[in-house]
Amino acid sequence: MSTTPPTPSDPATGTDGSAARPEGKPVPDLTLVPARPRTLGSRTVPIDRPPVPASAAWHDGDPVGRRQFADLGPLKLESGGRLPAVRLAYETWGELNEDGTNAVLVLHALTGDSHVTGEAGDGHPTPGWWSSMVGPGAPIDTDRWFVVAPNVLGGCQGSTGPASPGPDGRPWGSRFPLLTVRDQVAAEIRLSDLLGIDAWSLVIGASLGGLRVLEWATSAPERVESIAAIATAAQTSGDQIAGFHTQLAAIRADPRYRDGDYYDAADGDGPHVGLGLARQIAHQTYRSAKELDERFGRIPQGGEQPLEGGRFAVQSYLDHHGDKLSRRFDANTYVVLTRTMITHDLGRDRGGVSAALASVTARALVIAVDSDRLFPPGQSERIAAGIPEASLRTIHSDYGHDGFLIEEDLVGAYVQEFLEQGARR
Ligand SMILES: CC(=O)SCCNC(=O)CCNC(=O)[C@H](O)C(C)(C)COP(=O)(O)OP(=O)(O)OC[C@H]1O[C@@H](n2cnc3c(N)ncnc32)[C@H](O)[C@@H]1OP(=O)(O)O
Ligand SMILES: N[C@@H](CCO)C(=O)O
Repeated sequence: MSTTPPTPSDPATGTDGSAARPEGKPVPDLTLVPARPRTLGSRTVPIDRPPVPASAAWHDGDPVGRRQFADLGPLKLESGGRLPAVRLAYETWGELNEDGTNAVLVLHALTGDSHVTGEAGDGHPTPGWWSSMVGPGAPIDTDRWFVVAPNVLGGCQGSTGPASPGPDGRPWGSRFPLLTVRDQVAAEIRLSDLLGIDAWSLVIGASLGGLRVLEWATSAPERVESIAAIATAAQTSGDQIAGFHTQLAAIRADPRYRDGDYYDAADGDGPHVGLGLARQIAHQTYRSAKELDERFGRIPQGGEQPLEGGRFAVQSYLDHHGDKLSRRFDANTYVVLTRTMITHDLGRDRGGVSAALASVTARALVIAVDSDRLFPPGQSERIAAGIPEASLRTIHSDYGHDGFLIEEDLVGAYVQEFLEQGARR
């Protein structure tokens, strides 16, 4: 039976699953360049995918690229556990001035890494995830600021994580201890000590990076002059925990997960199906319903007939993102980092969230994306209302949570404005 795709509401949308996307709406009080237009092609993801490695984690001996490494010694963890040896991979741009007053710490989200800006290759699996935010003349201008970006503790791009060698030299796997956002920041504080940075002019990050930004401002207020917390929360909600839970269940249900001990599996195969499913569940929350409706609607994927078992374009799009992540990321790291988001509560043992936010002395820029259904704007409003010296900015975008990555121009304009305000004080 032939299918005639319904006409989507966006007249620029093609019928082959490719789509021209809506423009980001301009922010009313700033003159800004709108989000760059992109036309995205359709792609058919083969059902029988070529084999992927058991883990796409970075290992000693792989190309180092721009990474540097800091060995930070043992770390006692909030859960009562202990990591006997912590290493953080990090990258830097610009130069630290003589009095050490121009340092900016950039903290990545769930599947990011230290490679904030620059090309892919030479060991870096992806191009810089905030390339137009950081660099010479960029909002975080590396001619002026010394920028440091670590790969998070528990990560898989050079920092100590579940794919790293445990005390017996074998990968940690299921033995890797439970981490919290506080542990991640404790390691980053050690990195700051090692780099000789007493106080950061700015600590900035979004999503999981934003959770760490808030933790920095609360656990080390004397070392943070200002923060930018983007698309994030002071405490993850029941709805967020529910979404994270199903992602973890998808990974654990993959028989190749082997309870986390898959690195040296005899068949060399890892839980890429489960990881891909987790990414698909997550990716829907990264984008708005409006975008998925207008961009894909009910358009069949090119060459496929849904009434004959084929996919709609949006299904193919999610398949693609799931497949792509499973080729560049480690499933155990996904589990470890997702659990840090599940347990995130800035107010734990601090008299509650309000008391924790009230203790923040840093000047704060809080940015929300109005269509974010993962970290909804109400969570940013709560942060901004609770921090004594905070300003809230809301980006109008159809791209949802991923707006913090896609709307770099809008985020950049607010960050630049915030940095300039700080310099005038
Ligand atoms: C700090 C951090 O968060 S770092 C981590 C950031 N990086 C990521 O999250 C990596 C995953 N990437 C993404 O989520 C997104 O690409 C973003 C957020 C970085 C950018 O978003 P956008 O530019 O809007 O890209 P979009 O989500 O539309 O995806 C484009 C991809 O989907 C593919 N695609 C589009 N339509 C279809 C379709 N119908 N079927 C299959 N694939 C499709 C495109 O070919 C393109 O593939 P490619 O990335 O392999 O070249
Ligand atoms: N695309 C982002 C979303 C999570 O904030 C990531 O993968 O890290």
